[in-house]
Amino acid sequence: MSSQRVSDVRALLAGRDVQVGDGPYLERLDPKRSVWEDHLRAWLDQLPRIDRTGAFLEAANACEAEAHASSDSTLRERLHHIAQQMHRHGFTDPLLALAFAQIREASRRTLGMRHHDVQLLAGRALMQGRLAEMATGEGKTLAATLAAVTAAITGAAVHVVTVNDYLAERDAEHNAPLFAFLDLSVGVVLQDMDIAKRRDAYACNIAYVSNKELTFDYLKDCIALGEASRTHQQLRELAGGRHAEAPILRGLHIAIIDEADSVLIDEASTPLIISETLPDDLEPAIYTQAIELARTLQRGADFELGAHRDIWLTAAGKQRVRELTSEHGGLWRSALWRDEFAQKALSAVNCFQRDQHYILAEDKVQIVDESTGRVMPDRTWERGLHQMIESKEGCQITGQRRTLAQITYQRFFGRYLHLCGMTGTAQEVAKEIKRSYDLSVTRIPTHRPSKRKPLADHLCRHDEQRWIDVAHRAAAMAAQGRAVLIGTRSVEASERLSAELIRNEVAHTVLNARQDQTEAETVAQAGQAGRIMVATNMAGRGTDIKLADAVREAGGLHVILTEFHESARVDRQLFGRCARQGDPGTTEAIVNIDDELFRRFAPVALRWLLRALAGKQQRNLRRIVAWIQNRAERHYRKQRLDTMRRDEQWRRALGFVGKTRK
Ligand SMILES: Nc1ncnc2c1ncn2[C@@H]1O[C@H](COP(=O)(O)OP(=O)(O)OP(=O)(O)O)[C@@H](O)[C@H]1O
Repeated sequence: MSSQRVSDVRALLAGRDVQVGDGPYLERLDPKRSVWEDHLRAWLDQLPRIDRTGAFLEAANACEAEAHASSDSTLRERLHHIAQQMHRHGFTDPLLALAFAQIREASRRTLGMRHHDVQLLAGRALMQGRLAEMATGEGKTLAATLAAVTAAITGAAVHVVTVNDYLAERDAEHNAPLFAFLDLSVGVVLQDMDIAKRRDAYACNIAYVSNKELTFDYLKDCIALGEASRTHQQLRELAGGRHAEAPILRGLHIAIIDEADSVLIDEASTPLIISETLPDDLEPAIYTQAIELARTLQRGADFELGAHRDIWLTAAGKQRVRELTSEHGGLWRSALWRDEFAQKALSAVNCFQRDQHYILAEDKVQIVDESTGRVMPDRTWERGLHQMIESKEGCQITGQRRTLAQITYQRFFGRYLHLCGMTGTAQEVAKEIKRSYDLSVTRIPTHRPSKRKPLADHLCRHDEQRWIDVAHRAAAMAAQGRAVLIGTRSVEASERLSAELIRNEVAHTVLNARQDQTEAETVAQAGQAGRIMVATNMAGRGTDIKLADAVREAGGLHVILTEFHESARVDRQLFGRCARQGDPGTTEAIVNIDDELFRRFAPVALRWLLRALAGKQQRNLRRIVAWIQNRAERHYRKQRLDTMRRDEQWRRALGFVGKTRK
């Protein structure tokens, strides 16, 4: 944590107001800052620090016996006293060790779980404002309680941020007895809650919330505060008017981000936008005409489709569009509009597929977030694309949307006084996280050595073959008394595989954006002997499959990956569902040579090599894939940097025309 942030947190703990700005974020964006400087900082960051972890653990363990012998009320009183010391001295090692010993004991009494030493190290890293890299299944949920309680007893508003509502609710419920024991209130913010309930949840000492809900609530506050400026409110109050409603959040003090690489990196490539629907002044017929037109255009002759979903009309294509729309009149007469409509319609038809990028629910187009596999009900695509897709699917056309407020995660999380996080997969993005959020990564050792065993992978020549092989393999594993988890990349793929399993009369359950109501129940059953669960990325992160003893003895959970992702981290998260907390488990990939990753990011020569390797068991496939994923990760990193730069340009431009940007 920078010295500025340390003093900010101290000031906060002492009850003083602190100025919250954009932190070092803008400085880090400075284009003049050289790449070498970044490398140097990252290198310096990795230099072995004076290792005080041993002494820290010794101190915490030394206090354990005393904590164990103390009454419930003594534990509480001691924590209260430690909080007062922290107000004066900050989160120093001796105070943290003492606090953690009490929390560990409280957890043992209430949850029946004693924090492992490595979890104490993770808690310490969090309180130092760092990102703790703990392998999957090592118990981040419990480790986070150390930091959450320590921060909360000092009076700070603690936000434990997770990637979705299911995890927010699950973790809050799981840890609630511990917080209640320590007289700390806990709230959870969920998508369908109204403003009053949200405000109540944030008013608690500790609030569990997904990154999206949290950021949108912050934007809502920004809009409300912008509309009723402080002086305006004061004038109203003096005139005896109604008090303006209190903000939803009670401050951006401390955020503990679980699955931090997903939140801070993967989801950071698009800004979060709050918008309002405008009455669409375009005739719905225009969208229908554009979609009809797009369906008649030929790829190669009329338009080109790039590797990264970019689409453009050729000269011949523009001419053809002109001819085909000559009788439509209206906006079709303008070359600019005509090409814009055609291009949007081509994207809608060729780049966005139902059950992959979106689903139809209640006759509405609902976007599916590929990295989490979940529906994003209130999200829409921008600049007419959403309406084009609605028209393509024969849904009612909704109005276009106008942006009211927007923010990137880089800017939002940069506003916290104390930011920290946890993840199982940070290595590849450690430099980027340091650069964008000033967070350094601390690697935490595992509690017990991992027993995860990768089996040989299989590269199929055809899509059809992949599903046949996966179904056979899953059935064979289930017959051995193992539990099987199969990860697919889209709703469509999960249903395609489910059909194959049904054809083979293999019992299984499906978890995807269309069948998400029974998520907790499905996951709870998934660790039983002979169970097969087919899931999208919904089961990729955070999901904890509890194994039956018989399954553990038969070899644990077997994970089958059916398509590699662009990000190796997402694959590792899926594999990380097995072999947790010292359990056994195996992983394997059964993929197709025409998968998106290979098509988009493998050079031609490598695709030839893959073709030659297809059809046989592969021991080295994951190495080749790692190289391709590295290329993909570079591409997306560049995209994220562009987003940050554009966001900054937009902010400056609005400042220039006299508007304030939230
Ligand atoms: N100290 C502990 N003692 C006993 N069990 C524990 C302890 N810590 C965690 N566990 C158990 O380990 C399992 C994994 O925990 P958890 O889901 O929090 O791991 P995780 O690190 O968050 O995993 P992922 O990276 O997949 O999100 C859970 O069943 C949890 O109850």
